[in-house]
Amino acid sequence: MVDSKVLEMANLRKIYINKSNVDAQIQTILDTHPITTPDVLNAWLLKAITVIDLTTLSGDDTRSNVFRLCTKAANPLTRDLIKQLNLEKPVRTAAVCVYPTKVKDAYEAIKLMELTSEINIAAVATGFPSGLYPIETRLQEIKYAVSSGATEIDIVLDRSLALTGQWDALYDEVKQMKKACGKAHLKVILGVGELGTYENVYRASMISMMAGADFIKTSTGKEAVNATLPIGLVMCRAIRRHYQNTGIRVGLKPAGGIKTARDAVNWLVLVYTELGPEWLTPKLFRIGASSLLAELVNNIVIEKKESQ
Ligand SMILES: O=C[C@H](O)COP(=O)(O)O
Repeated sequence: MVDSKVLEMANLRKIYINKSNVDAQIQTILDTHPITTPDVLNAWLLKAITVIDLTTLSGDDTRSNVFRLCTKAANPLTRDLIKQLNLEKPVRTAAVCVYPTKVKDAYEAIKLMELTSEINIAAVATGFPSGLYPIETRLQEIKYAVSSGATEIDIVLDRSLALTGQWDALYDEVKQMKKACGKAHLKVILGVGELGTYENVYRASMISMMAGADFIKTSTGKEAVNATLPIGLVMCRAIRRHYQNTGIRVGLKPAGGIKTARDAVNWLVLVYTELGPEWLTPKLFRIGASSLLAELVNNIVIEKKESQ
């Protein structure tokens, strides 16, 4: 019997993507959902807040700033704003995202607030951000982060394997990483800014999903080029193709350089248009960002009620 993975790999080597065509489609997609009223804008902004992986990945991260991050993730809106918006249930970010050695701090902070069932803890792992470390230590990192309390692992692909066409080796590595995650969800960071071509982005997306990724993520936030909408479109098409092939829905996580309310809404519109409303939940869509949250909150519009 012919192995379907072998066939898919062979097809992937042959694909061609018309870059100018992809770039040109973005504006058309964004035009499909204009923001017409403050209520519509608020709905997009609140949705964006609930899908954030609130991130701190700095060399000077400490226990106290991880605690502050978790507090922000749990209560991003002021009491006043919650009242004015008439919200029935609390709004929280989907997860916090930290380095492996900071997972324990995040876990303690979230446990203290009794929110372990509401806020996920993601850890970047596997030699973040380059991925250029021995596979043994990369697997150990995953296990360490999971045993410290991480519920999601954001691994980085070894881009050198992609750039030299070693797709089978890349597949094998991701498979091993998936296994090391155990019950934790696996997010695969492609490092799109270092993959060279749209074709490589598509191939890396497909191979990561075939190897068991629960999410594919654009970037580490440390590359020169991070999350761009045309690359996002290529990844959405790969996710759609994988769903058609297998019936499995894989999530998308743009990350890196997403800083404005406009950026966030554009990503939501892209995913809504390309993958459908069922993808716009924290289960299937996240935005990885360190400085976006305050922008989203500040852009929520409160309309003044006319006095009777
Ligand atoms: O995974 C998340 C990214 O590292 C965050 O990037 P950012 O600091 O540009 O928002």
